[in-house]
Amino acid sequence: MIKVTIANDPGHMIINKFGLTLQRYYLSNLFMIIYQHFTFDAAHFLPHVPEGHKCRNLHGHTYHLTLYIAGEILEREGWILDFSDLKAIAAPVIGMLDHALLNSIEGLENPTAELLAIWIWRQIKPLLPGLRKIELKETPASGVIYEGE
Ligand SMILES: Nc1nc2c(c(=O)[nH]1)N=C([C@H](O)[C@H](O)COP(=O)(O)OP(=O)(O)OP(=O)(O)O)CN2
Ligand SMILES: [Zn+2]
Repeated sequence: MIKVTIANDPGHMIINKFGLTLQRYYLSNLFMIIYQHFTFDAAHFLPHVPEGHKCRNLHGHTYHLTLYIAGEILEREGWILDFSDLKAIAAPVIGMLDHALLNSIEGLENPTAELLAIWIWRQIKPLLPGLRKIELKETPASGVIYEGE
């Protein structure tokens, strides 16, 4: 049986695009994960790799980022979170990274995929409490999965 419950714990709060915290009804038996994929192009170099390592040189990647949001399906809307709201929440963060030199961003002086994933998590998690996992691909064949601290 599907039970309707009023969410009253912080994990089920939604911060909408206007920064308002909403308390919502949800279908308590229907837990799911939604995801949204983004790409951004950025330049970087890795200052701590050994002399002669190719990644010491300035170069660029088209990064592929996927955000996974866990939650229960809202009774009225029939979704966990509007994909449009998800995109709007992530857009300023993607905007900071797109066509940037990552090394020049505070906290990204050594922009490995691992440290970039942590940085992205710390930017987005406060805005999206349901954030469960991120995947960040630096090349078609390599990347990281981060599930938070
Ligand atoms: N664990 C990590 N290893 C490497 C990272 C990283 O962030 N975390 N980063 C790099 C470099 O950024 C490099 O640009 C990517 O390296 P690589 O996979 O070797 O890229 P290529 O596409 O050039 O690979 P080829 O197989 O040589 O074409 C390195 N390592
Ligand atoms: Zn690189």
